[in-house]
Amino acid sequence: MSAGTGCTPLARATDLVLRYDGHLAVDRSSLELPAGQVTAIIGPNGSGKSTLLHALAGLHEVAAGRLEVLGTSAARAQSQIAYVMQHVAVPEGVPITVREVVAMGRYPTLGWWRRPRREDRERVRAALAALEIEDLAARHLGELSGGQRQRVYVAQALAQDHVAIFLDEPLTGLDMVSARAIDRIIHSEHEAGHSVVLTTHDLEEARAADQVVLMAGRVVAWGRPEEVLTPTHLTSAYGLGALHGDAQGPFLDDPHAHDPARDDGISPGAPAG
Ligand SMILES: Nc1ncnc2c1ncn2[C@@H]1O[C@H](COP(=O)(O)OP(=O)(O)OP(=O)(O)O)[C@@H](O)[C@H]1O
Repeated sequence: MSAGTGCTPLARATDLVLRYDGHLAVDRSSLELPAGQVTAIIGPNGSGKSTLLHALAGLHEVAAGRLEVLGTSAARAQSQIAYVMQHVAVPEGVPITVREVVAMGRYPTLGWWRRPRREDRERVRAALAALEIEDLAARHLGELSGGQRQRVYVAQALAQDHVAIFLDEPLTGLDMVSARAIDRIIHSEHEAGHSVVLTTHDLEEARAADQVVLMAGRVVAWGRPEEVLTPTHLTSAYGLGALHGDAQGPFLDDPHAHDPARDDGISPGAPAG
């Protein structure tokens, strides 16, 4: 069986609450995400997508409720997760090359002297090749465009030992070529049996995922796309504007959308209450 699959879910949350100091970011939410699948977290701006992803990556403290990742606490699971953040904190002013940034993905497995072994160099080479950025390897990170940098950060994540990869809005603002390169990685990670969790504003991207989590300050619904992306749930998350296509996309004008008359509003994965 490939890594990341099996009975242990990728994540299980029970009445999870996430805060920033006094500010409530995600209200009581429960969900279960199977391992080895692609999960898309979708919702309006400020709905808690990045905060939830951060918490799943063990980088945001749980204010209340329970959160288990890969059968343990999110903090303990952290070393098995490669995380590509929306705003990466790699210092862009210092003259660090693309190869060095990607090689940082190997740091957790290197010894005290951080001397790369042949296997480490091979992993860096393979990650550069997978994102088709070998020609950028000697360039300084600070000289690259936003889309090129995004590919570098995904390559860094790939170079890391991991069973799950988390991507915060990986395709936002990318041209077709960069978007396709990252899309290919999502598929190859899935094929390798790794869990992929990404945040997105794109309904089509969410529909293409195995699992969807719909957010609006809490988890509105979770489960398979056809159970979650219903007119009832989308209206609940985005407001009535979604009906007329003036939210973040003409969701309900989609001929493939469910017939509201057949939608009881209760997804198998919809949280109770
Ligand atoms: N560093 C922070 N300090 C305080 N509040 C924050 C911080 N980051 C996010 N928030 C708040 O937490 C809530 C959830 O934000 P979050 O960034 O998770 O939403 P999001 O769905 O990812 O948004 P977007 O689609 O705009 O990226 C929002 O109300 C936001 O204002």
